[in-house]
Order: sequence, then structure tokens, then C-alpha cells
Amino acid sequence: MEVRGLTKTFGSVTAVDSLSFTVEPGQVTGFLGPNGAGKTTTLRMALGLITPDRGTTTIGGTPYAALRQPARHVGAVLETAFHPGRSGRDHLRVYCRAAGLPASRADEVLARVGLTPAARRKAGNYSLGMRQRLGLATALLGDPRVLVLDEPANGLDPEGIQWLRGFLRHLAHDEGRTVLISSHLLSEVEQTADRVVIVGAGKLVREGSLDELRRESAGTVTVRTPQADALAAAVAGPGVAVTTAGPGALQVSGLTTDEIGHRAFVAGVELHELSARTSGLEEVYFRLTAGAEQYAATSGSAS
Ligand SMILES: Nc1ncnc2c1ncn2[C@@H]1O[C@H](COP(=O)(O)OP(=O)(O)OP(=O)(O)O)[C@@H](O)[C@H]1O
Repeated sequence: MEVRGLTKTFGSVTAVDSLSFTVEPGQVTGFLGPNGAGKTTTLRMALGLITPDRGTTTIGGTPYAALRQPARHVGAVLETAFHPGRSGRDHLRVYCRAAGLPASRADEVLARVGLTPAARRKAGNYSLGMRQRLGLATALLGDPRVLVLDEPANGLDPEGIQWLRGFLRHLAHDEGRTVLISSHLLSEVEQTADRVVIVGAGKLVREGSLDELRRESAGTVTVRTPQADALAAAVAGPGVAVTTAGPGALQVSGLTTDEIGHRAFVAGVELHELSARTSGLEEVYFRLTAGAEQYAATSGSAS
């Protein structure tokens, strides 16, 4: 799935801004960003539910709207709407008819998502977690190569989350499907996703493997010094990032503790602490999207 230059404006809000990224088969890709970052709008454009101002999305080289029998190519769970009086099984059979699929697919996908025991119960009485499973079953009806799921872990209990992780990884790794899942929490996709696409304020912030992000989170050094400005000047250079981490404390990335200690010594800067530490993925994600969240908060309160 290739997203190229997608842009969408609602009034004065640019929800999605020249966004481009690629989602590969055989992997689970996490689509991450804080609330209001434009994830749902992007997915709705990718699935032809709303029209972008600019840009394209193609699935296996073809725009969604041009796919013949789209259910066989792309399965999506964006918002899950059910007729409350209809059983889960009947809900799926209606979709089978609409998509030209045999009714027997309904029972097959119910079994895949573990809903067989509840198949004949009214969907209106399903728990949130069961509704999520029914949504997933609906997406799987056409046996699609691409799955797009908006916040699929919402409402699932810990056991359900565990099951979902294994299931999505199986669909991608063992069956070679393309799986895209959105979330505003990195922790929610951390154990499922192989890659992440991170957006903030409608723009791409980062696209890459989770391993890359993990490596990045390993390289921060905390320095405490009464001469913070002098130290910042002493370590500055290409590939080095320095941020303030409280009074008299700096975080330096791009240099080892030995290199920072040496530069401080040469510059005559007194050090009180020099420690390498793993900042953790969540912190890297927060740092990447912090500006975007600020922007979202400002634009939200102004409107
Ligand atoms: N139909 C609409 N009309 C007006 N503004 C909209 C509409 N849809 C989305 N927006 C705005 O576009 C921005 C992006 O919203 P979107 O729902 O795509 O973000 P999101 O990343 O999915 O957020 P969340 O995690 O909260 O679901 C927000 O500022 C939102 O208020």
C-alpha cells in the first residue's frame, strides 16, 4: 500500500499534510500519532471513503476505487456499525451477499476470530471486545491481502489483546498479508508491529522499523553540570543533539560518555554526572510527537 502526498483540509484545519509512506506485505505496520494527528482521516482517504484534496493511495499499484471486488483485496475496520437486532452470523452473511461471497465464509471467519460460540447472539448485546472481533471477521470475509484496522485493541481485555497480537502477526508473518494498525499508543503496537509510521499534526514524523527506533532510544547520555551552556557548546557538532533536561542537566545523543567526558575536560567544564541510559521507546515516541501535540492543542483551543 503506497500513500503519496495525501492532503486533506477541513475548513482551517489541515488534518493531513502532504503525507507519504509505504506499507509492506509480510509485516505488521503500526500507524501512530497523538489524538488528532490525522490517522483516521488518512485511512478514510486510503479506502476511498473521503476524497483527498491532493495525493493518491494505491494498493498493489491500483487505487482503491479502481479495484474490482475490493473486499477480496482490502479488509478494513474503521468504525464498526451493526444492526443491533441481527446476530453476528447474520451480519456477516449480509456482507457476504453484498460482496458476492459464499455465505459459508461467515462461519469460517467467525471461527478464525473465536466468535463461533456467540455466532447466533444479537450483535447489539456483544461486549466491545466481541464487536472488535466481529469487525475483524468482517474485514477477513473476502480473504484480502491487505488489512487496515483503526485502533483494533480498543475495548479488548488483556487476554483479547494477547490474542489479537498473535493473530495479526500470524496474518502478516505466516500468511504474507499486509497489516496496518493505527493507535495513539506506542505501547499498544510495540509487541505487534515490525515497522511504524509516525504522524504528528498531519505530517510524517518518522517511518522505519521498530528496531531502528529501539537503537535510537539506546543512545542518550544524561549530563549534570553547573556549566550547562559551556558544555552544550563543547559537545556541539554534526550528528549531536543536546536538549535541556532540567536545571543543570542536559541530554546528549550522538556521542558516547567517553567523548563527552573528554570534550568537557578539554573545555574545562565541571561535571557532576555523566551517565548513559536507555530512554525507552515510549520516550522516543513522545519526543518525536511532542511538537505535534502542542500544535494540536493550540489549534484545538483556537477553533
Ligand atoms: N469531518 C471532519 N470535519 C472537520 N474536521 C475534521 C473532520 N475529520 C477530522 N477532522 C479534524 O482533522 C484532524 C485530524 O483528525 P483525525 O480523526 O484524522 O485524527 P486521528 O489521528 O485519527 O485522531 P484520534 O487518535 O483522536 O482518532 C483533527 O483536528 C480533527 O478535528
